[in-house]
Amino acid sequence: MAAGGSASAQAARHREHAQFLTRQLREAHRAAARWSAAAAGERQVAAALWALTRSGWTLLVDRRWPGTATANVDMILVGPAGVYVIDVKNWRDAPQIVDGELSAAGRSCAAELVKLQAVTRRVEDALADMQMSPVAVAPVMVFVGRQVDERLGRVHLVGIHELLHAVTSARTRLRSPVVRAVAAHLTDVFPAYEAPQLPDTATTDVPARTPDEPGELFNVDELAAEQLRVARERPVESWMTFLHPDQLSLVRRRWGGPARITGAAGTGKTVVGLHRAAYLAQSGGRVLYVTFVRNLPLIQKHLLERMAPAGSDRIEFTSLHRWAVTFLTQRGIPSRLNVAKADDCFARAWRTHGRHACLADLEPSPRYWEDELRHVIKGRDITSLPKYIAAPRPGRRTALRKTHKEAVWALYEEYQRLLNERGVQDFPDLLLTALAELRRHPTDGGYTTVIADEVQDLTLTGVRILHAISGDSPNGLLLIGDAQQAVYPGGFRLADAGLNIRGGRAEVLHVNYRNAAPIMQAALNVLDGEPFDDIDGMTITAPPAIEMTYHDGRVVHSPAESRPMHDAALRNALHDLAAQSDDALADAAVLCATKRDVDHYLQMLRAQGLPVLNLDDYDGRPGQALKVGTYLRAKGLEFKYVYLPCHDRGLKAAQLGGSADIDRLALARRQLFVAMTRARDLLWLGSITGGAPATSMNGC
Ligand SMILES: Nc1ncnc2c1ncn2[C@@H]1O[C@H](COP(=O)(O)OP(=O)(O)OP(=O)(O)O)[C@@H](O)[C@H]1O
Repeated sequence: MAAGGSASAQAARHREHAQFLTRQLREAHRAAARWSAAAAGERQVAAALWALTRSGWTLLVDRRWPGTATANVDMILVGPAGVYVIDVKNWRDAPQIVDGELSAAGRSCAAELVKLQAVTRRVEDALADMQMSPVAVAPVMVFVGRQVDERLGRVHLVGIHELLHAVTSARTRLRSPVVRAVAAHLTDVFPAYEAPQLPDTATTDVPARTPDEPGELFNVDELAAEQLRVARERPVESWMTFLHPDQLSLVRRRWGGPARITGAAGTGKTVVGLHRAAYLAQSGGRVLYVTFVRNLPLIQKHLLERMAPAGSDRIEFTSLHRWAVTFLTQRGIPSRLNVAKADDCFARAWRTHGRHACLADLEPSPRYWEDELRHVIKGRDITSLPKYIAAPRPGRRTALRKTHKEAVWALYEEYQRLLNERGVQDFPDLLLTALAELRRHPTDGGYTTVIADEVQDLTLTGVRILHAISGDSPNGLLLIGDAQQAVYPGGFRLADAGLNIRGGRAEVLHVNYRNAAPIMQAALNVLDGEPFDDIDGMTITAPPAIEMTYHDGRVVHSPAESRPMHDAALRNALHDLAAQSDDALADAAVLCATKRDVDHYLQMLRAQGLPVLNLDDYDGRPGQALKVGTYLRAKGLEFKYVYLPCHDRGLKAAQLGGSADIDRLALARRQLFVAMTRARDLLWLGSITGGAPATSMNGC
């Protein structure tokens, strides 16, 4: 090396090092500016939220995220509306949402969202110790100095003003003792990172108890008892927040394939279904929530919107038939559904191919055979006589010999011929067309999860459709139902739909939260130990294992000698109820076995000046009217007070003296069971003891 060479090399190294240090210093300055901006931002948000602590809210500031060395949670706000996990952003550049991605000045900020979602899950885990549902936890990113009000998946992106508006306008979920217990628990789980630095202006708003002061220790049993008490008084949002540990584990469970939840009436199956739908939607999924009943989807939609507004737009509530019509329309296949013409086709087919065949000797009621065609043959997509002869008929016990099945098949073929001749379809055809189309061009419809409630009333074709949409993907399909509450004829077995749901993917709920014990007992008496076919292929003969949560309630029997006396007793009972409180009628329902009775009582009660609403028109929104509807329309619903005029009418009408009495009676019993188990506190059972025949409007 030349003389002086080493000195100049050293100088170069020093220069390089100096540049490196300068760069680092600049970086450190920038970071310091960022941190102090962030701290200033947090102080601003804390100051704004501090005011809430005067009205029952608790604010935890700068908490340590357990299990991490340095990570923190900016704020956790606990109050009547639930729990908010808050991440404060004091960015120089405005946040932008482009193609569903958060960015600022062209730089992706997706990692920030991921971190907030992760810490929210940690808060949910902590609250699961208290049996609190994740639907009560909301992640919020607050942008200081910005006006924002957007949602990215589950995360609410807001400015300070919008945050205040959101938390103060949300519905009440938690009463103050519960707020205190939740805040105390979170204080323990997320310890203070460093003492909160609040601006001077905020300190004047500090409540008598500081936000970090531990509240009274919670006791899960006491909390559960408090929630149960609140649940009985309503409103619905309260019981929508705390769940039984068995329910909560089902809400958050990751299933590797199709799963099912069963349980007797009132054991919280739908509650689990709705919470799970909300949880999966909030986690970024898209959920199809299906039932068989027409009015239930709207009611459940409104319930869910109140319970978990965030993510509710990612859940589609529909009846299976409505879904099928929409799906076929999208595929350019117009619906040819025409119920009246289809009924007429059956009546004509019966006249020529049923009435004089061996079928009428076995069972004279054409209705029974109509159900056989629609629910058994078409409902199970049986396509040939040999297949029909070989097929089991779950849900039906009337034994059919080969000659009967041949006669049924001839009736079926004639019925189909007439439908084709007229160019119309019945309900089962609609589902069969949708299934065929799904098989031709499969689609998941964009759904990550399909949840079917009241699944016992679907046909095999219906379940095949749902399975075709969801496939066997993890968390893809959840079937919820109770075969003992099947109110339509026929049935299916999961295995026939290619579903093998066992072990940890088949769960049973046991705790009944709805019915007073005497009401449940009266309902079980009606079933009289009647065996029923479960969708897993088993025939259940033992009564369901139900754990009742104690609460008062009663069954009132009201026998009368004549229809006028019976109806007068009902009117008196309802007037007494109306006199109890202004809104008692709003929590009551008159349920009938037939539409004709519904019309009769609607008319009668209107004439009495009572506010009434046909259950057909009920959408779940609170109102003052007394509901009147059929047993079938009341499926999945509940009321504090339930009145069943002529309650044994359906049972009597089922006994026609035909061979199919066994099936008819079983169905009538299950329908009555469903109607009775809609009652929480009072079940009024009207009956007529003497006089006119069962089918006359003069008698029950
Ligand atoms: N964890 C809970 N705590 C308190 N109440 C609850 C809980 N879960 C459910 N309930 C109550 O039980 C009632 C019945 O719940 P849900 O309608 O989900 O039952 P279900 O099993 O679907 O009933 P059914 O099969 O009879 O329609 C709810 O309205 C609610 O009042």
